[in-house]
Amino acid sequence: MGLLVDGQWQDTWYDTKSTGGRFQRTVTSFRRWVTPDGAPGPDGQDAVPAEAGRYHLYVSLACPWAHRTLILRKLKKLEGVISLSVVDWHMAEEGWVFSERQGAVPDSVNGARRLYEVYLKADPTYTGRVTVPVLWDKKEGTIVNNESAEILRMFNSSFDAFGDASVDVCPVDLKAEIDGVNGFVYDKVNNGVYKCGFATTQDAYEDAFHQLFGALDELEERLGRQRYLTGPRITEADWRLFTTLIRFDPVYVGHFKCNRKRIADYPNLFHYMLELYQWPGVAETVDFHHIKHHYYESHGTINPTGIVPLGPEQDLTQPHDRERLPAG
Ligand SMILES: N[C@@H](CCC(=O)N[C@@H](CS)C(=O)NCC(=O)O)C(=O)O
Repeated sequence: MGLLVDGQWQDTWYDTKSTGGRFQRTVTSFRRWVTPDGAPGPDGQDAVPAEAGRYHLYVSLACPWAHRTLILRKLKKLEGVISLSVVDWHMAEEGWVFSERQGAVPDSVNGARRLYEVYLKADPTYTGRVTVPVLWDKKEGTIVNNESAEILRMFNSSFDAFGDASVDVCPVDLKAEIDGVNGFVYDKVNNGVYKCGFATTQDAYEDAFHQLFGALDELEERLGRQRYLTGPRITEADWRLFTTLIRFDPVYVGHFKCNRKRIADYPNLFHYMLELYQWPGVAETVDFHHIKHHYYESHGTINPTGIVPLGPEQDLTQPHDRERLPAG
């Protein structure tokens, strides 16, 4: 685990001293956009045009943020359009690295051994964390964007000339509601589990813990009334919640001490998670070996022995009961 400072790699753990033991996620730095024709992005961002074969996605199968982009790439049938590299699950002194191990896919574009080399190609004096996902532009030889929320939006609407235009997980009429749900879920759940796990004071942990489970209680209640987070139609908001839910019982309950309840103890959240897991193509994007080994072996300050728990036993192919709620 480390970061780049003026282009130099430094092996350091997150600094929580200056924030009273609280984990704060840093702001992402590459924020250009891909649009269908290269016109500026939704907020006027500098953009490059969508083309088949031009872009490359770097992900980790362990990472919930990268996982969202992998799901959208799959749902939009962009696998032949946007090429892929998958880092090794073990993130150690050199950060994310490439390997030939099970599930990993080496860097066919830049031939990098470590992900930070890709960041340095884009900016030789880069200062900041070296995170996944990364969307790389092969034509300009640089990083377009490394913010998963934005990559999701680009995959949803910029590549329709090449992918499945009939899939739209962020329809205009639901966008305001999706953004609202995303804000809540991001702060309290997606990032909430990290705030629990990376807290270095009891107060910081307890705050995050109460907010996380308060939010899960609310989501449980909402999913008792409606099939998906924004109503009868599945949207981006659901896929963003899913990548945290699927990691919850195998990892966050134990490793991040998110243990008031398991997802399996929330009937609506659990069945909702099953439905999303069973959605065509999605199970193929879930790799529990990468997920479990990454967290338990990469965070030496949290789990110094590196022992990876064998449980829980879970059957994610069992029937779900979500057909009882209207969809469409
Ligand atoms: N805001 C980023 C966050 C991505 C992120 O934090 N990824 C983690 C993996 S789960 C990472 O690469 N961490 C490496 C580090 O912080 O050094 C996004 O959503 O794209």
